[in-house]
Amino acid sequence: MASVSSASSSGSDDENNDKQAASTSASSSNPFASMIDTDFDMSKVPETEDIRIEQYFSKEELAELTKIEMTRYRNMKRNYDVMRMLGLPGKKPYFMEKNRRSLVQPKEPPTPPLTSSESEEDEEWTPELERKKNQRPKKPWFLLPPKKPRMSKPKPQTTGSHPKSKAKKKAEATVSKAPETDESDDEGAKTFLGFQPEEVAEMQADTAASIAELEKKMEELELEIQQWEAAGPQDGQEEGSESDISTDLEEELLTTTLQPVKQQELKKKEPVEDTEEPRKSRYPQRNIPRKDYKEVELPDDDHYLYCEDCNELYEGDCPVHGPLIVVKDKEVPKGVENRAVHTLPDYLSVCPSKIKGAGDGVWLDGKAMPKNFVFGPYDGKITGPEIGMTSGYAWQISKNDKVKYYIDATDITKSSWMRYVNCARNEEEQNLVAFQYYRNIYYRTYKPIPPGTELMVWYGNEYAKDLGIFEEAESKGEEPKQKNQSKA
Ligand SMILES: C[S@@+](CC[C@H](N)C(=O)[O-])C[C@H]1O[C@@H](n2cnc3c(N)ncnc32)[C@H](O)[C@@H]1O
Repeated sequence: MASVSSASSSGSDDENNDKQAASTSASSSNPFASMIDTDFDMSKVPETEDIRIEQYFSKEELAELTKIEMTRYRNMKRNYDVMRMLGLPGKKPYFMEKNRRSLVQPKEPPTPPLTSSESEEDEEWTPELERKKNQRPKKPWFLLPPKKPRMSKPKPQTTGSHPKSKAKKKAEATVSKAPETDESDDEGAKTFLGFQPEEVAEMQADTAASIAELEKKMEELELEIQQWEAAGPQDGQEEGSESDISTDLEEELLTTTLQPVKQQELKKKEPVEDTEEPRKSRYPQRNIPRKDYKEVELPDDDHYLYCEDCNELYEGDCPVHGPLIVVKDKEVPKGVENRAVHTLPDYLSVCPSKIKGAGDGVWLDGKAMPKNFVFGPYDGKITGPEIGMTSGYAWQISKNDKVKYYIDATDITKSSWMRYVNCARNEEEQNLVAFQYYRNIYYRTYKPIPPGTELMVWYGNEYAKDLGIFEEAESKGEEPKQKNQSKA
């Protein structure tokens, strides 16, 4: 699938030539062979059951750990050790941190249940009530509910923002939720349509390195965010205020959106007529507090990977179902004409979508693709809400439940192929799930995808409503169903 760069290779020219030769011959049978570090000796890595983790836990914590949890922690430590043996920067699992908080809830006398007259709705706030609330058991840190990222889309509105109701959030969560483990799905995962189990095993051997690369990307992104934040209020807005003007930058980016894509294979885009009145800000900027990058980074909720087979989030790879396989983009310098299309991994192409009027889309040709393959990160420019909420190509990046900024892929010289992935009209059509990991957006195959299929992700309910996909279903309180089928 991915033609992968050898950015991580090191050593003499001869060694590199040998590696290249080995990887070239291997790649005839396995397109991911070039991702594999042939020098890494897995026999040096102790088996999971031989990994000692007891030293990281207190007696009380050890007493509470189940066998499965112990195995999970051993696997996390093993993954981390592998990263270090590879000389790659890896994030230390939280349980290994010296000053982490205890995983055991302090044993308090049981709080008497609230009587109906004490219910939260009726009772006025008192320090005593607050204390009682705080005593209620919290979720363990390793079992956070998955969050769904959301793509931003202009919405006609006059005032204020659109806080989402709980019902809407719930509906959104169900749209791209993986089906419960059923036999057919499991079968798909085992046979890995189009790939031999050995091929997949080889791909997985490289995952530690791939995840480390993602983390490197994350560091680069953090740097970009710092620069962006240091530049002060963006998009012609005062922080926390509503802006009345759109900046030159916004104009420039919006104009870029309207230009035809310059690539022979692509269907020429119809220039879109901008009928809107002077682009006044319809979106008040959130009052985003400046972040001091020296302050201690608290455990964040996008440092987890979701395993849909376990329906759990893990800090690192799922110890039971194994790592996600990262399909890397082709490396293309930013600024190159039509970069977005040039970054396409092998076996993917940008062609007119099967959805009438949707423009281009991304298609999988040649080979089927198993589930749990990861694409990304979604490449683009970091922007504020003014651009992020109008471009139609921006994903929101949240931190601690607040939108921090947007990654906007309007500019085809600075973004990647992922900008061309269209929004699924129903769950059957959806084959990718978007997720936020270390402040980046990735797409994961959530079921095996046969060749000749258009890749489709769920953009989020608000955007889907704008596309006319979600309204009918939402009004019935259901997941979106196929509304109007159109074939290419
Ligand atoms: C991130 S872009 C996707 C790539 C886009 N098709 C292109 O050619 O550049 C999002 C835009 O694609 C179109 N789009 C995506 N999914 C769609 C859908 N299910 N139905 C109609 N239009 C869709 C909408 O115009 C949307 O604003």
